Amino acid sequence: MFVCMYKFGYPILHIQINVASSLWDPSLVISIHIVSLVNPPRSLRHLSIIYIYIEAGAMENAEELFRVAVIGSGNWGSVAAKLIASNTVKQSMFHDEVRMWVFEETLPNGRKLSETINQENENVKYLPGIKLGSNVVADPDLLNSVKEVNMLVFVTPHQFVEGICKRLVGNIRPDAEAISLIKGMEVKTEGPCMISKLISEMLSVNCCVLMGANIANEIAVEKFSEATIGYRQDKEAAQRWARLFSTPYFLVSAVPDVEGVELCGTLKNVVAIAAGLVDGLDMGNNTKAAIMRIGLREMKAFSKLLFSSVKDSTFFESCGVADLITTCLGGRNRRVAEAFARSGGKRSFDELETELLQGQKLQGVSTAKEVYEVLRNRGWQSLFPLFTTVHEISIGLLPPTAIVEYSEHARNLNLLQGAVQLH
Ligand SMILES: NC(=O)C1=CN([C@@H]2O[C@H](COP(=O)(O)OP(=O)(O)OC[C@H]3O[C@@H](n4cnc5c(N)ncnc54)[C@H](O)[C@@H]3O)[C@@H](O)[C@H]2O)C=CC1
Ligand SMILES: O=C(CO)COP(=O)(O)O
Repeated sequence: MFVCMYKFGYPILHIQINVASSLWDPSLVISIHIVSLVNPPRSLRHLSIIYIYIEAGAMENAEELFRVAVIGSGNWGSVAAKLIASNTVKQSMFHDEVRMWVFEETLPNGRKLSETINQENENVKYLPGIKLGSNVVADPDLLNSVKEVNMLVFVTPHQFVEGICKRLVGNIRPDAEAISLIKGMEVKTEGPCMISKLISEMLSVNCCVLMGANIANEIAVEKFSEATIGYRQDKEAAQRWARLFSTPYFLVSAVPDVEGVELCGTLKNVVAIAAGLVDGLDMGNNTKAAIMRIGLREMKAFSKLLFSSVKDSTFFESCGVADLITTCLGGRNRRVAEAFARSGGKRSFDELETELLQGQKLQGVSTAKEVYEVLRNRGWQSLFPLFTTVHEISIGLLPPTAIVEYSEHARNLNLLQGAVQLH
C-alpha cells in the first residue's frame, strides 16, 4: 500500500508491505512500513528515509473475519455466548460482535426478553446475575441473527432444532460452518439421527460438536472445567472452534469422533434420570455409583452398536465419564427425577419440569423415549435394561423403585457384552 500525505509542510510517502501472516494468529498480518520524505530540501536530505518499522496488526479486510452467531439463549446458550464473546474481543480473527438468537418471550413485567438482554447485558430469565459481555447482541429475528455469519453455534433444546434448521435453509452463508452443543437425538423412520447430522444435512454445512462436564451455572461464574470437541475430518475447523471457546477456566480439546462425543452427551442424560430416581428413593451412594457404572456400560454399548467408528478413548474424555458424573451429581435431569421419585411417580415429569425449571428444558426423558424407539425397532430392549427401565418408569409403566431391580437382567447384561464384542 502506498500513501502520500503532507505533514510538517513536506510531502511524505508511506509504504506498507504486508509480508506474512502471524503463525499464532492467521488474522494478524506482519507488515514493514517505510516512511520517507519526498524530494526533501537539502537541509533535510539526511532524513530522506525517516523510519522503517515492523508491525503486527489485524487484517484490514473485515470480510475476512469470522462472524459468530449463537442460536439459542437458554441457560447454556447464554453461557456459551459469554465464553465466545470474551474471546472474539481478544482474538483478531473474529469479529467482536456475537449475535445471539433469542426465542422471544414476554417477561412477567411485560418487557421483551431480547430487549432486556440488550439493555441489561444479562439474560434475566435463563442466566440471571451474569453479564454476558457488551459485544453480545440479542436478536429475536432468526434470519437476521445469522446474516453474514460464517460460524453458527447451535445450542437449543434438541426438540426445536429441526424447526429452526427448516427456517435457516437457503438463508445462511454458503461457506458457513456449524457446531452443536445440543445433547439429544431424533428418531426418524429410517433410524436414529444425531443432531449434528441433522444440522449438517439440512443446511449442507460441516458440523462439529462440543460436549463435556459443563453445568452451565458453574461455568458462568468461571469455575474451572473441560470440554471435548468432536470432529469428522476437518481438524482445522475443530481448532478454530477450540480457539473460539477456550479460556483459562474452560479447557477445550478435540477428538476425531463426532458420533462418540455426541452420543456420550446425549445418553448420559438418560443415566442422570436413573441417578435422580436413586436419590429420590434415598438409596445412597453405592447404589448411585452402581447405576452410573451400568449406565456408562450401556452408553458405550449403544454407541458402538450404532456406530462402529466410536472410540473407547472418547468415554474417558470430558464428554464421557466426566459429564456423566457431573450430571448425575448436579444436573437438572437428576433434580427433576429425584422429585418424580419422591412423589412416588404420581406427578408427571412435564409438571415437575415446569415447576422446578421455570422454562428450562429437560432432555433426559425425551432422549429415553428416543433411545427406547431405537431399541424396540431393533429388538435390543433386553440388552439395555437401564435405558429401557428409565423410559418405562418415565411413562408410568413401572414404579420408580424398578430402577434398582436388576437381578433378573443379569443374563441380558452378559448378552449385551457379547453383542458389543461382535463389533
Ligand atoms: N444448561 C446446562 O447446564 C447445559 C445444557 N446443555 C445442552 O444445551 C442445550 C440447550 O440447553 P439450555 O441452553 O440449557 O436451554 P434451557 O433448557 O435453559 O432453556 C430452554 C430454551 O428453549 C427455548 N425455547 C422454548 N421454546 C422454544 C421453541 N418453541 N423454539 C425454540 N426455542 C425454544 C427457550 O427460550 C430457552 O432459551 C440442551 O441440549 C442441553 O442439554 C449442555 C451442557 C450444559
Ligand atoms: O449437560 C449438562 C452438564 O454437562 C447439564 O445437564 P442437565 O441438563 O441435567 O442440567
